[in-house]
Amino acid sequence: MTAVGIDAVEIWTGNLKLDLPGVFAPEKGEDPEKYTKGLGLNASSFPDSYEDIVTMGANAAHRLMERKGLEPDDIGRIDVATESAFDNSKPVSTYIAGCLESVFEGDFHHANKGERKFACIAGTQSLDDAYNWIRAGRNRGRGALVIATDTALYARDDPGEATQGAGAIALYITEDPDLVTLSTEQGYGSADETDFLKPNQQFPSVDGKRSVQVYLARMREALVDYQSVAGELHLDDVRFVPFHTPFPGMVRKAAMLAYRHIIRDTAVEDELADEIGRQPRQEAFETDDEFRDALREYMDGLKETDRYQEWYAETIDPTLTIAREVGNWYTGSVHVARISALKYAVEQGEDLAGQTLAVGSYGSGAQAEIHTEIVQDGWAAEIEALNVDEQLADRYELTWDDYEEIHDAHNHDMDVDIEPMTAPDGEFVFGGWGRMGEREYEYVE
Ligand SMILES: CC(=O)CC(=O)SCCNC(=O)CCNC(=O)[C@H](O)C(C)(C)COP(=O)(O)OP(=O)(O)OC[C@H]1O[C@@H](n2cnc3c(N)ncnc32)[C@H](O)[C@@H]1OP(=O)(O)O
Repeated sequence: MTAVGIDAVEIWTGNLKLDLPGVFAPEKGEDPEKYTKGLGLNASSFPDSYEDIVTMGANAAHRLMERKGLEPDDIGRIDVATESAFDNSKPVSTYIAGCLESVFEGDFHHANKGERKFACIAGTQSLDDAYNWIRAGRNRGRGALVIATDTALYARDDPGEATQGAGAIALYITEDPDLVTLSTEQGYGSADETDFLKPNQQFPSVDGKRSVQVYLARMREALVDYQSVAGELHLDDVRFVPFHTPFPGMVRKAAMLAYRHIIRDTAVEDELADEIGRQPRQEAFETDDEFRDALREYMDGLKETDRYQEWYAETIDPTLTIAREVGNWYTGSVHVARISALKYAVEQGEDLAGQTLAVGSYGSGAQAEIHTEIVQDGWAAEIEALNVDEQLADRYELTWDDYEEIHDAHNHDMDVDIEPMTAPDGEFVFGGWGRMGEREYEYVE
């Protein structure tokens, strides 16, 4: 069976940066450590006034196509995943294809284009669609472009304002890929939940605390479901676990849950028993509350063990380095986590070829998905070609006044026009409105 997976990846951050402990926390009267230690965030990336989901997605795709020497004729499918769409009919992928056609020879008239929506998990679902299209033999030798692009903005003074972000990921999906192949096995945890939604509104309605619990519950179901088709996951068999990362503190909770689940009834649980006891089993307790208290106590102990801390430092922490600097990119977030982990491995001089990643995606509303990926021989060259450090360093640092201004400028209910804070350089920009209310774009050299 032909292996299918991600051949190349590119990343594009919004051009602005909000320092959370330094600028945001003091204005909110909060302890900066809520951000650095609690949520695990140093900064959020923001779009400048000429940036939106189309420009960021097109810029990521443009970089990817140029770097891989791709032409429109090589690409048979363009899917965009976003939860920040501005049109209920015309998909963002058509706008992005239009941008790309203005800088490449040829066109995308032959390409099937679409838009995927299921909160943050839509990026992974688009990856699935591309995988299935190729495995079904419908691709005529062409690859699929998957773009996850979002402006994760919340209403001013909403608790979610702490976890904003903006950026895009472009993925090129092919047979015999250079980066990773995807497992056919997948696990799902999916339920009708009301934790985070945008019923015809720009900024989300969020029950933040509940959304954290729903994330954990669905991720646990997805893990159980994955193991039911792929067999037990063993700690030693998985090198990195990139999770959907709305903020790194969320992943701290998800990782602990996954670790506890995976070590149950294994030699690891036995070896830790002298130090922290065995995991509580529901049947040993008369009430749910007693069981939950015992579980909490076990987790508190587990978190302090050297064994858990070493696993976390090696397997999870490397997936969080970019998220700490950019915040939540919704559909792109789990793909940012994958890049972070692979980038860490390049920096450590580690040879990852043949190693396994277990990828945990999540979307509010709610659904989690887990699959595994095998790192391919060409991975290091692909990751070394990224310029993410340069992009992060080049962002303009917002003052508090700038932040208020740019948030208003992106608020669809406000009519605020501001001067850009950065000068576009070799990128697509929003150029204004067309006669039917469509957005127009141009490429700035
Ligand atoms: C949105 C998606 O992308 C989909 C999802 O994943 S849903 C799951 C995630 N949900 C979201 O991202 C929703 C949007 N965000 C929010 O609603 C909120 O920002 C939030 C719920 C994440 C945080 O809410 P908050 O009330 O502002 O923060 P709060 O809970 O007080 O503090 C956050 C953490 O910092 C810790 N903290 C607070 N002050 C601290 C300090 N001075 N020092 C150290 N830690 C501190 C808190 O203890 C807490 O950690 P724990 O959860 O481990 O206890």
